[in-house]
Amino acid sequence: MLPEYRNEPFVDFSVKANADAMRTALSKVGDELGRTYPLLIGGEHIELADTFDSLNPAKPSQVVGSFAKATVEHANQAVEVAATTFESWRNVAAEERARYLFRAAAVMRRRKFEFMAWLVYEVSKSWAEADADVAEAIDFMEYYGRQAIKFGGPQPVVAYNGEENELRYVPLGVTVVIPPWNFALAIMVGMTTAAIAAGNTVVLKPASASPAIAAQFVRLLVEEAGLPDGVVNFVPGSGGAMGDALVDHAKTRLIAFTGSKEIGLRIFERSAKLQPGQIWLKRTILEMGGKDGIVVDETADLDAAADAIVASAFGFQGQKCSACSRAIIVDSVYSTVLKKVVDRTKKLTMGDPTDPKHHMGAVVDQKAFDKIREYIEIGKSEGRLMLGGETGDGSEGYFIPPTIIADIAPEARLSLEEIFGPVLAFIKANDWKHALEIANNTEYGLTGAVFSRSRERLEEARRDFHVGNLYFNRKCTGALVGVQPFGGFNMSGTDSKAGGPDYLLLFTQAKTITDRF
Ligand SMILES: NC(=O)c1ccc[n+]([C@@H]2O[C@H](COP(=O)([O-])OP(=O)(O)OC[C@H]3O[C@@H](n4cnc5c(N)ncnc54)[C@H](O)[C@@H]3O)[C@@H](O)[C@H]2O)c1
Ligand SMILES: N[C@@H](CCC=O)C(=O)O
Repeated sequence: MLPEYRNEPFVDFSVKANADAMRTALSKVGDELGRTYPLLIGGEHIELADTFDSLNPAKPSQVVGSFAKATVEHANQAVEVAATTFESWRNVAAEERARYLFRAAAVMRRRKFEFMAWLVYEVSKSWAEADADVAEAIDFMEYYGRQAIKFGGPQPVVAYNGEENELRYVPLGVTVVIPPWNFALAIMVGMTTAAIAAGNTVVLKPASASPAIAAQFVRLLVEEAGLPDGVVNFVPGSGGAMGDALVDHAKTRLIAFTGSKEIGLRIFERSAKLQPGQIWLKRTILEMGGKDGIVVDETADLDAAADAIVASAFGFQGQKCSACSRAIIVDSVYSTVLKKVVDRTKKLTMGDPTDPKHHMGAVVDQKAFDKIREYIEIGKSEGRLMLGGETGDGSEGYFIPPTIIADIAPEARLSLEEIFGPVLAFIKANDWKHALEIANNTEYGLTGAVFSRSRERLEEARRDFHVGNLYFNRKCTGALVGVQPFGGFNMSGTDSKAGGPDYLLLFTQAKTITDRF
């Protein structure tokens, strides 16, 4: 019997055996860096002369892997193969589809330190952040496998004399999966396996900064979980160069995207345009950026609030869509909270994350490094620099220290624009009402948190703080699969609620069948 779904526990690295296992994995994966990876289309490995490199952000001279660079022709070929494979895969029973996910989850669980090590090298995650990413990936497979079984058979409808009526969820078709690099394993695995579990076939275009971890996962699915050829097709390449072709293809049925607002809107627009030969309206799942705030009022536990702000703002260098990039504090406790946050942040260490003593690694690449530095300069002109702000030139690693800028006005750029780095704006509110108003003043609506001991205010926030994931008296990052289904409002996307009870249905369409006797 299938055991009840449970979240994968986190690794306790203070246990020597676990720390040793992580060191062994880092050494093993370290020996595998720099290899070349082909495309995978219909089970065929395609090597190309044209490649691009994935680099270690903490040591940009270190190549994590070189990847065949798919062209528009490869993108089209992958969609065609996925369309052909769909004709058989869609008839595979839900239980059988789910078993591929359970097997993949079991293999990943056995090799979890190795997967963590890839994340440390490729996107500069600390050990704890890498562990959370791998645990979430395992959770997605366990959760969606069970959802596939749940929705695999006929669903209950109202009885009607003389007829047998049923409603079934049937798969959609070719799903183009376009993940971001930040939850390089979890989000890529979540979108890919939800599509497979629902009976769709996949063309996976990994993020250009994290193709190695995606290649490891595809290999696991195909070589260790035994997924049939063509169910998942792997086409690394430039999103700009071949992403449009995947989205535009007439046989693409669904696009599952997580990434920036800019690219999400582009996909939204392009996918709405009918292509010659296209006979459906393409469906899009678009999970986009955030500008997330933590509100603290004068009744709150200020130490707990400061701990949560630091964890939410600087975990994984602030590169989470859920990260707290705005601390909105009521006037009477503003200076106290600011001091507590600055003092705690000073204790964070930053450096090569292969060393577990570091809380923070590097930001993902030169582009991110340059963009964040620009925002720090903007912040300096908009507010008072309290901590950080100084960076090298990136040649020795894209390190940006945790940066706190106080006295940012609610309408300032630092308050409203997603930076996606370790930069925290402190914003002073006159009182609770004003704080809630500021919390809602961006175009996004992803996560938010409130620290208060006032039940009345928490209830007001429950009703009026307009975000997809709202937390009271805890940090605003770290949603767990099945526990806190994840997704945002407004420009944060289509609120698909990854890891939630309805998510898999987005990868299906419902068919009603009536048999009159
Ligand atoms: N809402 C969420 O659940 C969530 C989760 C994680 C990250 N994010 C957001 O993701 C962003 C960071 O990720 P990113 O830098 O990888 O985002 P991005 O938008 O730059 O890239 C996302 C993906 O889109 C691809 N892409 C680029 N151009 C394309 C095109 N023209 N057509 C198709 N695909 C194209 C990229 O190669 C990548 O795979 C942040 O804005 C963050 O908030 C959101
Ligand atoms: N689901 C993650 C955020 C994903 C985006 O980066 C969290 O809840 O922190």
